[in-house]
Amino acid sequence: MSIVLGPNQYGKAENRVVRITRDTARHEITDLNVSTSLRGDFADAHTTGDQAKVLPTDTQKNTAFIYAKKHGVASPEDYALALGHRFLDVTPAATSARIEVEQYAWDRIPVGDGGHDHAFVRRGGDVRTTVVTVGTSAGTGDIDGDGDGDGDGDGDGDSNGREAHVISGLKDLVVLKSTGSEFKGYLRDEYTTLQEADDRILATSLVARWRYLGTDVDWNKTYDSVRDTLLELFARTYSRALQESLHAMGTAVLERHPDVAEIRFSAPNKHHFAVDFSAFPDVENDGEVFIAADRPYGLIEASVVRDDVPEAPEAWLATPGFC
Ligand SMILES: O=c1[nH]c(=O)c2[nH]c(=O)[nH]c2[nH]1
Repeated sequence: MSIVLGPNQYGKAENRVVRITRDTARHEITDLNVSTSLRGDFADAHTTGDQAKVLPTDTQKNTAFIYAKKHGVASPEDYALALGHRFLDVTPAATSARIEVEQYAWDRIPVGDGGHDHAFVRRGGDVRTTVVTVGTSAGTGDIDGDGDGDGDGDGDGDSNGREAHVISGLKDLVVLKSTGSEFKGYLRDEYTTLQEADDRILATSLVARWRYLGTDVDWNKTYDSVRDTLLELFARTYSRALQESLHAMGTAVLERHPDVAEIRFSAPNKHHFAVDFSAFPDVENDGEVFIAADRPYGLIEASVVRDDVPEAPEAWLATPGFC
């Protein structure tokens, strides 16, 4: 028996990168939370203390900020891919780089024509996310099954022979339907007390992540389209369970987006219980007054996948929160 170093990675977490584009008097703001990690042959750093192969996390932080300036942030995906390639270029021991980006949206303060030029108000609500993993095909697999290990699906191989996985998504998308949802016909045992619901509130704070088949994607357009699809199907689907809503949402995303291989959901069922007014004979509750429960909550997690596309477990490494 011997004791050995197991899987490891290292990097700088949660660099808060704010990029202002100020080429004209009408500024743009891009507000990011960027986490970088390198994986590869870094055993010496742990076992002998030799740091010769280690690109410091401080350098990774500097690179995140320098790339915001030099490369720019056309989309979080494009920026993360550029960072991933950069880290592999300068770190020979690294076999893969994982770049996670969250993007917070800002709106122009609505004064004047089309909003203020350089004053913004942070938009509440959902956060756009991406997790990019760039590596050698040995480290990250052949994601599109075309045998060239570059992940763009054209089978011609990237000049640097690297594979790139892009998982985009959103979190904190809080949605609610005040009708059009039931939950009935479930398994019962001697501990079941839940009453069947013909007409209930359905609400969740959705986390969704979808994996692209390649990198030749219009990231911003596809993000908007997937988000719109999720909202549309949540609204339009008559729900017999949150599970059924998620399945309908995921199916529509894959039907409308051939470049999406799979989508995963984590959805807390934010229970809204009708308040019991039976102590007040003159007060009726006809599905009008609810208590929004905090905890516990049902946690429904599901994925919808194409069955003819190879799985990519390496794309999901270190991205917890899904079954
Ligand atoms: O949409 C639901 N799915 C469940 O699995 C479940 N279980 C439960 O108690 N309520 C609900 N609601």
